[in-house]
Amino acid sequence: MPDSTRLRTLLTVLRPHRRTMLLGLVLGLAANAAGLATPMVTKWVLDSFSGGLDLARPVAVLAGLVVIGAAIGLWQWILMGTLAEQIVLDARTSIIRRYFQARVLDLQRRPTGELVTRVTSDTGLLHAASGSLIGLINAGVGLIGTLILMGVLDLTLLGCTLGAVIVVGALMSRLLPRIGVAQTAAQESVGRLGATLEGSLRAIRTVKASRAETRQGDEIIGNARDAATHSVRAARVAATVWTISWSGIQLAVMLILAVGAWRANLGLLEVSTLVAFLLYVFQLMGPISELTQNLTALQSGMAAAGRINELESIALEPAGPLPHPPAVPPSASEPASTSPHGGPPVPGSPPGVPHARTSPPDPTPGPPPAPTAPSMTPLGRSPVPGSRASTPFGPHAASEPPPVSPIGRGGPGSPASAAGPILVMQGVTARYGPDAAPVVRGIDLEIPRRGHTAIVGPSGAGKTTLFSLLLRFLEPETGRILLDGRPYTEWSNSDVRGRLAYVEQETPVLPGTIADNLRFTHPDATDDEVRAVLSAVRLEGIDPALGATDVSGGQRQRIALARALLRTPDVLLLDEATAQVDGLTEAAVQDCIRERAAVGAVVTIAHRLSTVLDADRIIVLEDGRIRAQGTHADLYSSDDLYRRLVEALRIAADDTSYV
Ligand SMILES: Nc1ncnc2c1ncn2[C@@H]1O[C@H](COP(=O)(O)OP(=O)(O)OP(=O)(O)O)[C@@H](O)[C@H]1O
Repeated sequence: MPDSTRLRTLLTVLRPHRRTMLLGLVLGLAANAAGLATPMVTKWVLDSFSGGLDLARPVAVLAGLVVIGAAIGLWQWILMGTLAEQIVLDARTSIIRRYFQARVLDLQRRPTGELVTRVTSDTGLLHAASGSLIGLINAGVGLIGTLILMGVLDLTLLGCTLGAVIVVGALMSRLLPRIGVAQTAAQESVGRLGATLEGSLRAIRTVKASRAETRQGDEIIGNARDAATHSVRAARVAATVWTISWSGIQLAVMLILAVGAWRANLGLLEVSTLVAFLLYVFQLMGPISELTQNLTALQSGMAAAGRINELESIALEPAGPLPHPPAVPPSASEPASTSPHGGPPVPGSPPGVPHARTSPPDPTPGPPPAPTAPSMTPLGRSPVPGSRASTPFGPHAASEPPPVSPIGRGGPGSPASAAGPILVMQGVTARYGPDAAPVVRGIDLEIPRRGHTAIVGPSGAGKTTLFSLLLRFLEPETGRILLDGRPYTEWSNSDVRGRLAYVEQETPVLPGTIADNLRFTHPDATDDEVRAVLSAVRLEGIDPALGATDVSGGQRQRIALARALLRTPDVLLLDEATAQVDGLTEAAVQDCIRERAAVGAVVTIAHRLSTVLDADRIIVLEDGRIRAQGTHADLYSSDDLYRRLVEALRIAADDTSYV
């Protein structure tokens, strides 16, 4: 990335704070002016002293200048320090928001550790850079002011000084850009270090079981060494720049002292003028070192801003909740009166408790908004994430009544069962990248409102991809997906996901307690609801205050299921764990699926024979296409691949005789 682009990115970061920066600049210039006046006033004091004049006024002015200069300097320091922290916080906030608004697959393409480093480490470099522009202006003004006042005092001595400044400046301008290059390389190594360390720590059990601690440690230490090498290079360049500038100043001081003493001896210069001039020479070190420091900080800040700005390439999900989806003319398969939105209370619910979503249909349907990613200024304040409360179907919609039961709503025979499928895929083809081959092709699929649909297929057949499409982690390239008879494009992500519950295959638990995990989707869930779902997954004895990571793999799977079951989703998407589970867990999961399937839709990616046998209908996926679908009995007699898959599951089940 060219320096000009990096600088522009950095300026974009600083722009919201221009007022504070302007105040900082004014204060800096005022402190500078006080500093510039000091040698002149010192000369006044010396001249008054040697001339036998009244000393009171010049001494009072000198003291006043020192005190005022110090006070202004202190104010500016605190102001700029606070600003720097604010800028770092803004950048962190913006990146964190961006991560959580990003498309899942885009985010997952990058190593997690590197993403973390950008928030923790790169943003830190903005700290010093934030004040660097002001510092540069101040230092520049200080330098020019000092040189002018030096010229007022003695032009010959100024000539000597300028000669030294030009030599030092020329050397610095060649060396400074190297600091930025070395800094960028160092930060990139830190990013790689974070990525490998995070990945290895996550797989620490595998690392240890493979006796790969030393090998893995060495690889990560290699990244740490790289970071150190680049940082040392940056430090060397910085040290060289510093040494050259300081040595240059020292040489200049000696030269000026010698020339000044010679001219004073010839009677061409007053001693008080030489003293004032030397004071300016010493003061010159201030602006010059400030220039060096600020240019270094600016280079680092530009490097960091450039790296942070790369995050712009992470695509965002479509903007938050869309306006109310337009009413869809009732289709043959879905009578409008039985739409779950705005439909009548579901018989089977306790009396007086309406259907869980009773938002009246919007009489003024809006056009389907285009799902465009919100544009975001680089590092600027991130777009406000879509407010769930504003969606009529959001989980916390004002009209949402208390949950009927933590597990199970409605009941067999509800009119919803007479309605059309809840989810439909029509000719869906999808791929993971523009150049990648399609991983699912021409999928036509209907998920009924009730019952258990199991998806089976060989590894890589596209089962998880189907879930990614349903959850809108991936958009179809062609074809469409409908929820309640309306295309996904007319719903916001939040609306779609609010209707689905998803249990990942690896059943990750989130930081916090079991109760925190259970309330993750619905933070307002009551203790009774939490207890009810725990009992549904046969974990009634467990303490919800326990850390969610302090439980067994099987318990973790049941916690993940319980989280999905709290407040009964319309569709439960369960990517069954492939890891071995204990009999109790399997039975608990099985019972929950059965219970849910009686009142709602359950879709499983089935990895267990018992799950497949339990399903009302089975979809056989092969190489991205639906190969066959039907009941177990049908498929077992008619489909070769299905038979082989079932046999493989049977062998696996027989192997675990305790199941
Ligand atoms: N994030 C991704 N980026 C690129 N390709 C992917 C991604 N996820 C999956 N694929 C590819 O898509 C194809 C289908 O993968 P998918 O995970 O849907 O299969 P699956 O049937 O769920 O397999 P398994 O049973 O092994 O989990 C595979 O060829 C896989 O390599």
